[in-house]
Amino acid sequence: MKSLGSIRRSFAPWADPASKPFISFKNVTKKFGDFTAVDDLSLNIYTREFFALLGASGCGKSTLLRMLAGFEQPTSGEIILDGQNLAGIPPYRRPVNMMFQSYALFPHMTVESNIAFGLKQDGMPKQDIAERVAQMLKLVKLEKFAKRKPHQLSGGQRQRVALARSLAKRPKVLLLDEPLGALDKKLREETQFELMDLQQQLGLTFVVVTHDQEEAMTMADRIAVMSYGKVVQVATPAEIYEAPNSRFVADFIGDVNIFDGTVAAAEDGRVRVETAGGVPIRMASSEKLSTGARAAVAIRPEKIRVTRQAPQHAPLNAAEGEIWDIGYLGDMTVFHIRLKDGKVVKASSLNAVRAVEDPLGYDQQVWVSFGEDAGVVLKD
Ligand SMILES: Nc1ncnc2c1ncn2[C@@H]1O[C@H](COP(=O)(O)OP(=O)(O)OP(=O)(O)O)[C@@H](O)[C@H]1O
Repeated sequence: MKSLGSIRRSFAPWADPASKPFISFKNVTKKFGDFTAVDDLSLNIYTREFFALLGASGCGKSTLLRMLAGFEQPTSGEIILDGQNLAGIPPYRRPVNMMFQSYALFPHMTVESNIAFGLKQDGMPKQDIAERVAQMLKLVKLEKFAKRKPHQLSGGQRQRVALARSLAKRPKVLLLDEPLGALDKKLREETQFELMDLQQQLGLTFVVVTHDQEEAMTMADRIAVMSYGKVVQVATPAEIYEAPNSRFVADFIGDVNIFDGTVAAAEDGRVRVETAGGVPIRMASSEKLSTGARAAVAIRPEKIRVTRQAPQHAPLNAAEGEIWDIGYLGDMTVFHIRLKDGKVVKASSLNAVRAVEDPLGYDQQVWVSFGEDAGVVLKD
């Protein structure tokens, strides 16, 4: 998915004990009355990182961003940016800029005046403003639109003006609150890649708030998954997807099958789980689990095979069922398979070949199966 993947692959300052974080939240709590919006949260973000805060509505992600911008003060804890404690520093004196979902462009001003606005307020000399505005217009590819008013632009173009305006002051950190929320799906996807390119070119640190997991997965170097004011997991998109640290994260990101059960044996990096539905599962796992403990096995639909014949390893990591539902999505097909105990398992397969000679059909008896490294074992 990531076009810049090959360049970015070696970018992992968080994995290097020698690198110093650029932004640190240290035990930050924010209360509104007796309501705790952010709860004793600690988090490090590194220079040039594209960092995403992801979570359901109300989990506290915007509050966290607003505290970094200086629009809210933490009730307790510290926020450090580039070695400086931000306590008491007003928003306009912080080296951060925030871009809002609504873009907040001035409707009566042209594109170039919108971009120039903050620079004028800062008292930048006229000639320098003109140069900077031209540079910004070029960056967001809107040179031809300089004299237009916001209402004469498309949603995507307005979004780029807002971006140019937030970047004009050369903030060290750009904070983006649902930056692509107003765009339709296609434009949103294109703009995601534009944003990533811009961030790379300018070498900035981006912190983006989103509730759209695909957006976070596509753009971010790392994602913090939040729930009720706490960070549940911070990791790269691939780690979050392939190795969620909890049932919450597994469930929140993408589609997943969860098999609940009890640990029957755990040794040599493998765990055997007797599931409630009677499917015996053996899974590679580095988790420390004791026999008899409750556990859940999470397996993504694309890791589940659907076959007419029982696999050789059956009944281990395999179960018989019936095709209950078929969703044809063009690029892939999703099967819902009802196992004998009534549990419905989701399996997906890529439609890499155009015509299927003998496709699986409704009500057909099939086997679902998976390998020992297809999923993760989660402590309950
Ligand atoms: N000024 C305020 N006064 C009281 N409660 C607030 C205030 N600002 C936020 N909250 C509450 O704090 C919680 C977190 O809000 P926040 O805006 O950070 O959530 P969010 O994760 O960004 O959600 P969304 O995706 O809906 O914007 C919410 O329950 C919200 O109602």
